[in-house]
Amino acid sequence: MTESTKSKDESMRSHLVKPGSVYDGIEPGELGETTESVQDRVRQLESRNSFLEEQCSQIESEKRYLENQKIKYEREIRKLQSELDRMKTSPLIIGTVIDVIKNDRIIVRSSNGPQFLVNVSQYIDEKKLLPGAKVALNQHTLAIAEVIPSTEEPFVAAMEVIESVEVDYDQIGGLDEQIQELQEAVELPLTSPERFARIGIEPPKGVLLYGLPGTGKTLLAKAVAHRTNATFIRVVGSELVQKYIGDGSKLVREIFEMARKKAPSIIFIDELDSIAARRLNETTGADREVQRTLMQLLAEMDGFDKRKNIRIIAATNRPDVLDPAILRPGRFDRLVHVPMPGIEARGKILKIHCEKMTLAEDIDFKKLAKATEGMSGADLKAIATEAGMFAVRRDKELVEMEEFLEAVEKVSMAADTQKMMPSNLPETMFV
Ligand SMILES: Nc1ncnc2c1ncn2[C@@H]1O[C@H](COP(=O)(O)OP(=O)(O)OP(=O)(O)O)[C@@H](O)[C@H]1O
Repeated sequence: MTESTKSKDESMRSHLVKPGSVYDGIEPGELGETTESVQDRVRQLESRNSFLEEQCSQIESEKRYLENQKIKYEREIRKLQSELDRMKTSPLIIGTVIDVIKNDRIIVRSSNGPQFLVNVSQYIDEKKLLPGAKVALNQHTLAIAEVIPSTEEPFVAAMEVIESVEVDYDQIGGLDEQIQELQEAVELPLTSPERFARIGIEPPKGVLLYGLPGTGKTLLAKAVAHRTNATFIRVVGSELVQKYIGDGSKLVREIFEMARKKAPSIIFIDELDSIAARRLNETTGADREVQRTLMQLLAEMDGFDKRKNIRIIAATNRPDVLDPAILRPGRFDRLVHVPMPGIEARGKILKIHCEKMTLAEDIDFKKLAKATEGMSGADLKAIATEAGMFAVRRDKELVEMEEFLEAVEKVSMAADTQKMMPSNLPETMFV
C-alpha cells in the first residue's frame, strides 16, 4: 500500500467510523470489509439515492398533473350540473309584442303563429314593453316572464363570417377529385366567369357536399373561399331553426344581404337537412316555420342570376332525407360525395396534421394508415393531437411511434362508440 492510499483510507475511515459509534476503535480490516468495498457500497447507495430522487420528482409531477386534471373534471362536473339544472327548468315560449293595451295587458304573437292577450309579471320594466320587443312567455299562463334583451344585429351572431380564410387545398388529404369538382363548380365561376359566358353555359348555382361527419366538407368549402379570396359565411341549419325560432326566413334574407355586401362570398350552409328535410305534413308550428325558412332559401337561390360573385355550398350527412325541391336544377344541382378516407388518404391526412410536430424517426405512416381503417379525417387529426399530448405528458423531446399507437387506440374507442349510432347514408346519390 502506498503512502497516499493509506492516508485516503484513513480519511475514509474517519468519515465512516464516527467517534463513539460501535465501529470506533476497530482497526481497518477488522470490519470484515476492505476500504474499496465500502467505497463501492457508498457509490451504490449514492446512485440508488439519486434514482429514488428522480422517481420522487416524477411522481410529484404526475401528482401535479393529476391534481390539475381533478380540478378540470370538477369544473366540468359543475358546468354539467348547472346545465342539467337549466335543462330541468320548464321552457319559456318566445313571442313578440304586437300591441300594449294597458301596462299589464299586452298582445303578443307566439313564435308558432297565434296571438294572445296576456298578463305581465310585476317585475318587468314596463318601458321595455314596446311593440316589436322579444319576450319570454310562461308555458302555462302565457304571462310575460321576461323581456329578451335585443342586440343591435342579432343575426350576425348566427353566422360565422371569415373575411380571409387560411385553409388551402394542400391541407386537405385524399380529396383530389372533390377539390377538382369544386374548382370547376365554384372557383372558376368566381375567378373566370367569362369562360362560362364564352361557351354559353350557366355554372352550377349550388354545390351540395354529402358525406359522413368529419370527412372534410367544411374544410373543402373553406379552401375554395381561400382560393377565390372570397368572404366565407357559415351558417348551421339546425341553429337557424332552433335558435332563431320565428326568424329563420328573416335570417336567410340577412345572410344573402351580408353575402352581397361582402362579395365575392361563399355561403356555406352546414347541416342543410335541418332546414331542407322532406316533410309529409306541416301540422306543427315548428314545421311550418322550418318550411318558411326553406322557401326563403329557395327564393334567394332562384333570384340569384345576376349575383355571380356569390356561390353557395351546403353540406349534409343525410342526403337521403332532403326535399327534392332543393336538388332541382338551378338550386343545389351539383352533388359531391365526400367519402371516408382510404388507406392512402389516411396516410396523407396524418402527415398533414403532423407537419408541425417534432417526430421521432421511427414513425411509420404506412403502419398507422393501416391501423386506422374506418376512421375519418377528424379522427386522424385527433390521433395526431393525442399522440402529441402523450409526448408532452411524458416530457419527451419527440413524439414516437408508441405515442401514436396509444393515440390510435384511444381515438378508435371513441370512434367505435359513434359508429354504433345508426346512419342511413347511401354511398352514391343521383338527382
Ligand atoms: N381530408 C382531410 N384532410 C385533412 N384534414 C381533415 C380531412 N377531413 C377532415 N379533416 C380534419 O377534421 C376536421 C373536421 O373536418 P370538417 O369540419 O371539415 O368535417 P365535416 O365533414 O364538415 O364534418 P361535419 O359533417 O361533422 O360538419 C377538420 O378541421 C380537419 O382538421
